[in-house]
Amino acid sequence: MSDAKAPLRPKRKMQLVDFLIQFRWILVIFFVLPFSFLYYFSIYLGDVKSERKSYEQRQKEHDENVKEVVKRLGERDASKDGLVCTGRPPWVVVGMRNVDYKRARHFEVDLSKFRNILEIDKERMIARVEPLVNMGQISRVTVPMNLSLAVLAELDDLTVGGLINGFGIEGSSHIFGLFSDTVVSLEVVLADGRVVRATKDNEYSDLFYAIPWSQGTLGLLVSAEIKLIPVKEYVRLTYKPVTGNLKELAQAYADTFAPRDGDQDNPSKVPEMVEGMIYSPTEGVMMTGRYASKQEAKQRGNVINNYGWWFKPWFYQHAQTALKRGEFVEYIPTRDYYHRHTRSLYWEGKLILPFGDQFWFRFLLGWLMPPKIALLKATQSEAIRNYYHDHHVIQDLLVPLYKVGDCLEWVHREMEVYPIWLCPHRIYKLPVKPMIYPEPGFEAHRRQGDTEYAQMYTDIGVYYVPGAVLRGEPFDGAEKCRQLELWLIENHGFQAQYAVTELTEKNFWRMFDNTLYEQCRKKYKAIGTFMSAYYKSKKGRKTEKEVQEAEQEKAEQETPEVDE
Ligand SMILES: NC(=O)C1=CN([C@@H]2O[C@H](COP(=O)(O)OP(=O)(O)OC[C@H]3O[C@@H](n4cnc5c(N)ncnc54)[C@H](OP(=O)(O)O)[C@@H]3O)[C@@H](O)[C@H]2O)C=CC1
Ligand SMILES: C=C(/C=C/[C@@H](C)[C@H]1CC[C@H]2C3=CC=C4C[C@@H](O)CC[C@]4(C)[C@H]3CC[C@]12C)C(C)C
Repeated sequence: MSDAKAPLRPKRKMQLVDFLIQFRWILVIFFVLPFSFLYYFSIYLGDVKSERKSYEQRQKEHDENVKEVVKRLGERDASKDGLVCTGRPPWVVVGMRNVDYKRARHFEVDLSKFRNILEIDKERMIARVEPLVNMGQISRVTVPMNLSLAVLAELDDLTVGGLINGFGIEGSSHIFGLFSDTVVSLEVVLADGRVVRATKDNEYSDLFYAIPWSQGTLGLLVSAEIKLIPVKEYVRLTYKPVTGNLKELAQAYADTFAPRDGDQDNPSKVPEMVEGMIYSPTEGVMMTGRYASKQEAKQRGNVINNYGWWFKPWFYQHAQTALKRGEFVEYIPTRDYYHRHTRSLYWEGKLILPFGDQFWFRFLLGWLMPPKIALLKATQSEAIRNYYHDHHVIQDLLVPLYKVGDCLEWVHREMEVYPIWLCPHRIYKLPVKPMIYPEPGFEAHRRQGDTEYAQMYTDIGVYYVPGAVLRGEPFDGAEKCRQLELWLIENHGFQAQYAVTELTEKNFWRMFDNTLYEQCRKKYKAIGTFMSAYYKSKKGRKTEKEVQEAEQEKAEQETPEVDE
């Protein structure tokens, strides 16, 4: 249809919030960035202080702190205090939810002292860490030892506790699964004050499988043992441009890491890291990586990109150059590779600081980047917060690999958001059915990427301003989010819970399976002590009355059956 014949699209009236977004950079440059720097620096000093203590000392402090958690839980008077959650303030957490349950009546348990790496066991290849250890902190310690968490989520601020009780993913998840799949044991304080260690094959194995995605509603995690893998100093990264329609881009993406002959466990056919970026409905760049030694990286003719330098171009833009240059290869220091999206907050940094990607800014102030998410949230005002719900999209959609093309088409039609992030991950077939699980009978189809024991999924990361909003047209973020969630339910997909949800309780439990979760809620006496996972996800301010009603309703519906 020619432009002349195209129906006139209604325009949205400019509102005050549009100006707040447009000029947010002023607050960010003069306030958020300097304070972020100080904030990061103080955290760094804390990490250094922690690292100077011996493992024995850290363990001793850990044991004392666990006792305090137990004591604090014991102080709760169920008849008058609210339900329990961690003491992390709503603005500090990385996610996009309003976390309104922490603005209503609740009973806080302070876990802020749990920020130590308790042990790096090179023999067992395990890191034992406390829940507030973050990704930046752990990679700083392990990478110089040529070790890494098997799945190292890339934003520095993400915490072990949040990634286990929520979800975590990285470019190695097509091999190792989600962050929680790499966990070996969990030390949990239960509602009745018992401290238990749950593993996949001990008496608490049900709890072990129920905790991922439960959002801290089964118990308080006080430490975790997580699998380590050997790594090398560099990552040899190949950037491959692809063109075609969205289905063709999805197929090209699958072909980068899922051999068509089904040989998914063959390391010579499957790269160690994978990610895809879709820049438009017809263009994408697929990146595959392998660990490489310093010796290999420094060989003549190889290009080394020390990506950690503050003045380097933002990663998603650097990758995009492959569309013009053609396929290229470079060696990136391993830690720089892990945190490649941190400085630009994927591409969300572009909206917050429109000139943050410019050469002059990167050189002058790039070292102050990124603005700390906590400070962005603390200064964003209700209007900006609502803008991100109504006129913006920040969602991660976990969909079966063979449905990526369909999902991309849906997102294009309904949201038109670019770039889009693609990251494959396994969902394992387990002895029990946790909150997320593969499609029943997936093994029979032998689809690309699947094995007998796991179905290949993909995290489709949709972050940025939708096309309609960029053109000044109306966009109903809440309605689109609702439609997207229904699409996911119909297609056996899952939505990352750090994002805003419009799901009703019934639909929430259509998306996630609650059988094991509810069994554990009863068995471990979480009902009446911890909130429900849906209640934590539910959007909207929770008034005192609502909280009381929800508690009452739960207490009546789910009188704990003691299941010893
Ligand atoms: N690459 C990736 O994988 C990325 C992941 N994310 C998302 O960000 C979230 C992590 O953000 P982060 O700020 O670290 O975590 P949060 O503090 O937001 O925690 C997430 C949930 O886990 C619960 N939780 C956290 N620690 C504990 C604990 N020790 N015991 C019991 N429950 C706990 C919280 O409970 P409570 O509500 O009581 O505080 C909360 O419901 C993840 O859920 C993840 O999905 C975001 C970006 C990238
Ligand atoms: C889940 C993944 C990556 C997600 C990121 C793109 C988003 C995670 C948290 C997001 C943000 C949190 C809070 C913000 C404050 C607002 O005032 C501005 C936006 C933002 C900075 C927002 C930006 C996107 C996130 C960083 C993956 C990779 C699985």
